[in-house]
Amino acid sequence: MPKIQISPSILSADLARLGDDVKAVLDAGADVIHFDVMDNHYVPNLTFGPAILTALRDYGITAPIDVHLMVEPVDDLISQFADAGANMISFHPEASQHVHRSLQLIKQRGIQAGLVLNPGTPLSVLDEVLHELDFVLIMSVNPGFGGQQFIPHSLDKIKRLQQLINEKELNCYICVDGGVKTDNIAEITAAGASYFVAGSAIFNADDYQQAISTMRDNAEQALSS
Ligand SMILES: O=C(CO)[C@H](O)[C@H](O)COP(=O)(O)O
Repeated sequence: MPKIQISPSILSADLARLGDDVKAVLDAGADVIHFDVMDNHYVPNLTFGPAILTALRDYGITAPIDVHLMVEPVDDLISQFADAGANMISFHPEASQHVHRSLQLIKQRGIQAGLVLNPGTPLSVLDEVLHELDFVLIMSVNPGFGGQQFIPHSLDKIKRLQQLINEKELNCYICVDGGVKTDNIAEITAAGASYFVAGSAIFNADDYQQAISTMRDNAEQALSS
């Protein structure tokens, strides 16, 4: 049975007290911190650079950090985020001229490598590189903003990806990002995902611990049924 992982997206954190809010979600049971990097070029929003990741490490955050690059180009920032202490790095295939080379840059640093598929990006972009990936991140909203609605067609895409991974007997796990909530995580798990990025559902909750444990319980129930 795959391990369920809950990864709060700092896009929805209280940015004026980011270090404390990250500590709070980790204390509440989060497995990984999802770090959204936006460049106002690949996506129409601007967020965090490697200096912020370094600041979190210096503040005592030792938990795994999952860097989602919504930038173009990617290679230079892969090296900078590797230096800053990322544990997972993913990027969008449209944003790299040489996808295989960019993946090698991540893997050479001993970091888990993933590709991110937008709602409009077909699974066929994975054909020649799926065997190189530790994970695939399925965007279930268009990237750029937190608080959007889950796109239902994503469920079918996750199922088809899981089938592909099974057919090829790969260890690659499926992550989902966008509109993940306590009331839809079970069906997303049943489709094949085991890693859940959630921003507003966690950081906007009154009780982080309750939000995370409800998500985990609902996902684990779906796995065992
Ligand atoms: O990558 C993202 C947007 O590009 C965010 O991680 C994502 O949308 C999470 O926010 P929410 O859970 O509120 O939908």
